[in-house]
Amino acid sequence: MYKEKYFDELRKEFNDEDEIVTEIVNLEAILNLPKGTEYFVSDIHGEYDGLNHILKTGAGIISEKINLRFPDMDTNDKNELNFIIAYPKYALEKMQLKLQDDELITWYFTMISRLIEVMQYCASKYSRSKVRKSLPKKYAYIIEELLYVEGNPKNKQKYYEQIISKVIELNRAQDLIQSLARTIQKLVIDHIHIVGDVFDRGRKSNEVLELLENTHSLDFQWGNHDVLWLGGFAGSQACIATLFRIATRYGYIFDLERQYGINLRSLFTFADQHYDADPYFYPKTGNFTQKDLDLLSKVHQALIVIQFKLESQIIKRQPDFDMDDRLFLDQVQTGKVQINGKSYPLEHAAFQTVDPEHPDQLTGEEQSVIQSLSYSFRHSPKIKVHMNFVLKKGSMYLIYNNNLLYHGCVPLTEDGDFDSFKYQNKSYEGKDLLNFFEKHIRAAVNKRGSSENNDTDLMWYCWIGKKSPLFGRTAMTTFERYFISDKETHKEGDNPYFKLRDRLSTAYYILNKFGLDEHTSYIINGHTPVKAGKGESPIKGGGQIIVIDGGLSKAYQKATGIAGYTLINNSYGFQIVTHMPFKGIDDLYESKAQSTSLKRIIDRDLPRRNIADTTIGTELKGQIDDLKYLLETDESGD
Ligand SMILES: O=P(O)(O)OC[C@H]1O[C@](O)(COP(=O)(O)O)[C@@H](O)[C@@H]1O
Ligand SMILES: [Mn+2]
Repeated sequence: MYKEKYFDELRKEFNDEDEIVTEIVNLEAILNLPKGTEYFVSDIHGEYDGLNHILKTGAGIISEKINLRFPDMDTNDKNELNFIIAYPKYALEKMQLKLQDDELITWYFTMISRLIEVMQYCASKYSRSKVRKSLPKKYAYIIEELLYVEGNPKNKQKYYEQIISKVIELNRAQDLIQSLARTIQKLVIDHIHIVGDVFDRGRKSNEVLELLENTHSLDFQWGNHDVLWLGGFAGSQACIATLFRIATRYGYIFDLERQYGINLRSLFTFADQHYDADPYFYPKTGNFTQKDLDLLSKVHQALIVIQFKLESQIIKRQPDFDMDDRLFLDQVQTGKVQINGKSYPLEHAAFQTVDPEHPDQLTGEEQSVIQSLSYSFRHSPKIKVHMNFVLKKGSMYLIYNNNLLYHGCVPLTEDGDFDSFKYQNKSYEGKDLLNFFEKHIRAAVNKRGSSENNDTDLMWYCWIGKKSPLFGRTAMTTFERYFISDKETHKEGDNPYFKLRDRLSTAYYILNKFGLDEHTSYIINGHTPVKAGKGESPIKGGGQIIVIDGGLSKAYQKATGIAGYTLINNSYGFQIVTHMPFKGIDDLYESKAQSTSLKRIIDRDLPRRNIADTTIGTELKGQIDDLKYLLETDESGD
């Protein structure tokens, strides 16, 4: 019944049989084109500038295309072309200052011709209709004429030159150069996978979200930090306290106020009244006046205490979380805490709002502070748009083109079996565990309200719990890192997954259990910075697991030694991209660096993959079958 209705609707899209036949021919032709380029990036952590640069340069793909198209071109010219494609406006302004009018005209001519050639090269694997859709409307006709000039080469050259000269004469050269550059940027990456952790630590996650929202084709595997924000949006006060604490620690709480219209007044007034400024709690980054530094130190302490109180409440009402060993507030009055039978003195402790009788209860003022923050956050129109986007595009894991993508891990036991998480007398493991959390995350956001419930508690667990696939560590030692100087206590144990993922058998086991062919599929994993400086490789699991912590987070670049790895998958296979820290456009222009990215090819010798072998290909084949069915059952009788 439903199917018949669908076919009736489909039939209405075509005027006659010929149109259906044409569409089938088109779709079959598309199946035989090389598959589009997928790009994988994770752990962006609010670093808009770094991400924007990567996408503008097509993660190094553009410079590779230039090398292939112009093998004999001078290196400086190649660099110039690469730079113009990434930053056309900036490059044009520089050139206008540098060149005389007549030189400028020659330069425009050369650049437009070169850009068209690069574009031809990039567009060659797409259907004309797909290329047309990517062109800016106002220049679509001209660009198509230039891209597909036909006829005898001599006339062709003349026609071609004439179009470009006319564009220059009409003062449209700059505009056309910018349009060409942007179209090339769009063409080189067909689909983006965000393998988690867009939020926290960096100050521009709102700009990152806006950039992603304007990307033509994208999916998102949630990371622990993304679920922290989704949890806050769904009504978890513990998540709210934590994300604002992190914002204070990294010095961008004022940015959140400005970007999202968050009302910080009650938090600031409360913190100023109850805490003393302690330089230990100054933000790790940012330029502030002394007055602001002192204020932020107080705010930081207030949020830490509110966070721990709210977390203790969850731990007590959710015994299945098995986190009693994280209940420190019961002990703070003694000035010491016990960890694994050892006593540690507390330093920089400021627990004056903790009632010894009821250590996890918020004071009245703390309650209104967190309610006000939570209300502001949940009702910010921009937050709503961003969170709905993250929910809609995202999931706990994704199977795409026969690869398995997830941010953290699939929790394992020491023996390499799936470890289970028990909740309300039921056990979940492996794929079921990831599905279990996804169900509760969607439920929490969909029914979002002002109060906490099991779903929001489970979201908080996803952020911090030892069996959380997004976190995958034995404990988040935030308390120890703030208040205990002995670094031994700061260590966070990894789930056995992280050791076992060095083995091929682990990759095979997980891929198999997710219904994938272990020989041809890969696991793409984010979350843990790869310490390239110390020789760690992003390729694990006997070559079947690729760890691509984008490492964009500046705070972590010291540990990794680079700005991280991202990944490309084109019709020839996977290529790993190594990124150097992005120091801004001026630096790039001055240094004339070839590109900040290098590549290492993983499997060049595989046969070229066509769209027919992809997830989209499977959808297209389904469409072709439906159209064939229409032809077979055509009611018109002709
Ligand atoms: O260095 P910071 O920003 O204080 O955060 C450290 C905390 O962040 C975490 O690394 C989680 O964040 P990631 O998912 O980015 O690793 C915790 O394991 C750790 O306790
Ligand atoms: Mn993470």
